Amino acid sequence: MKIISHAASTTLAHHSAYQILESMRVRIAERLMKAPLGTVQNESVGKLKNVMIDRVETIELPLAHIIPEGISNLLLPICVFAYLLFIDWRMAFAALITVPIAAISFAYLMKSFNKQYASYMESSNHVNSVIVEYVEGIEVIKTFNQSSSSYEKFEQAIQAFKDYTLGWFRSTWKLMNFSNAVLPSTLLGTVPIGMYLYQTGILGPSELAMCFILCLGIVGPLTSFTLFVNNAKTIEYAVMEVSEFLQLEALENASEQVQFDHYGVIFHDVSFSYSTPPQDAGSAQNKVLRSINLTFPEGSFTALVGPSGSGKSTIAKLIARFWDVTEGEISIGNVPLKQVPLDQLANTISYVSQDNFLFNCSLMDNIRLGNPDATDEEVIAAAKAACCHDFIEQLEHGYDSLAGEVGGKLSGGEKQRVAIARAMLKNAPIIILDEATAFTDPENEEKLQQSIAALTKEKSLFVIAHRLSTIQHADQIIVLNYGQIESTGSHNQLLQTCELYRHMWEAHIGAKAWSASSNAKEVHANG
Ligand SMILES: Nc1ncnc2c1ncn2[C@@H]1O[C@H](COP(=O)(O)OP(=O)(O)OP(=O)(O)O)[C@@H](O)[C@H]1O
Repeated sequence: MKIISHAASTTLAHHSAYQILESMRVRIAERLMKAPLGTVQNESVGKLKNVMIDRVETIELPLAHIIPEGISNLLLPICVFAYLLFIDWRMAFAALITVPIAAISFAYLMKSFNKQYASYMESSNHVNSVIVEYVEGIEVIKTFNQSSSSYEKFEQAIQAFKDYTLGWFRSTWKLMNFSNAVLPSTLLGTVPIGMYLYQTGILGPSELAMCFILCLGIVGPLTSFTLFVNNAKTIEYAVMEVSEFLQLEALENASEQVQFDHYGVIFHDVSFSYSTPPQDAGSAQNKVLRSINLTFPEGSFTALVGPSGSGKSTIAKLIARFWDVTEGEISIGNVPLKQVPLDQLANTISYVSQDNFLFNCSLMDNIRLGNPDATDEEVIAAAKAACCHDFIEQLEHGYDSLAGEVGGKLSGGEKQRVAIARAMLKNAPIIILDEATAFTDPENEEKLQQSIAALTKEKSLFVIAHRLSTIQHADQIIVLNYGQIESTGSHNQLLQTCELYRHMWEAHIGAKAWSASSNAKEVHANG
């Protein structure tokens, strides 16, 4: 009977625990999807992994065991106490004589427990982040021959964690052992009182023996309750860290699909700051963009240029609504972005960034993400247009190659072209290319430019490029400087009117000439 009940309660408890874990992870993932993308990207991978996997996992053990074992550990002493009361109330209270002594020492231990546990969690989180950083940055560590100093940082974090844990243990073990030794020693109370009651004839020998046996079972289970204090803290911390993500502010999401008058984009007096506390966001020095007024007409090719850090990518991300603007308004086809449901916005815009993430599925499926309904032929046509068909064909498994396996073997340019193929397949009316062709070699660049021209025919194209030769035929070039518009015009107009653009162009032409002459020298030397 005991085995059956234990099996049933444990199965039930494990089932509920894993359901709670699953729902916590699903809710975090949902919240991450609803939060502004920029906010999510600002979180470190180490922290996200720590909370979603490790921290949530830590609560499985207490959840799965606290219910069946905790209940039996509580019920058993209550029943034993009641039975002892039934035999003789004095024996019942004598069995609890060690409880106040142990309670005092536990109370003393608990005085600093919260603070110690908080430091323990901080130290544990630090170790986690250092490990993830070490693994993520292994390429840089090796390149700059920093293995020993990075390993030192890694080792120091682990050592500090070990020292902290041992220090905490050392400071508590005497009192902890004392309490654990005293609490179950119920015979301290029951032997003298039991002997007295026996001698005075109040208890018979069988009752006395029964009391001695029962009192051994009253405090033992209670001691395991001390473990639950620790477990309860684990749950509290996991819930606290999970809530931080569950409370991420979600982007306002309109429910009604909207009708765009056209696919032109308008920035009306837009200012933006990355500062999260709203009181900091308004201050001028925190603003990355200041009073931007722009019009990207439908079906035209607009390029954004400017020095590094001038805010080009920020403008692109605001159109894709990675964040909401701090002041002003952005609209597409006369509809303010906030009124466009997020799924409709995602279908309206193709955003190809500098970081081209490939999922660990086949290259065919990676490209098909642009349009899940596309046939294999359509995927291959997009790959051809994006100049990635040839290198994919050369891979051992061609389009079936898993991106996770070949990802490390693909060059930056190849990954970028896969991302462009995805965007081609998506066929959205607004296309944003953020340095999307930056890694392309000269041989492929021309082909890719032609493909992009085909992709973007009659679409609103918005390109951020450092290589000005790729955007000199844009309908409109916007020069950005320190978060403000310096000038707007065609390539030729800007060469006449904008000093910053002229300098950038001269620097670009100079760099191109230098690159061409060094290539020529190389050819000459090889020849
Ligand atoms: N996620 C972020 N959180 C906080 N500040 C950011 C973030 N992204 C960019 N910034 C800051 O905003 C400013 C503009 O950055 P942005 O990436 O828009 O410039 P950019 O012109 O695209 O630069 P680059 O040409 O080097 O890519 C920079 O000062 C940058 O440090």
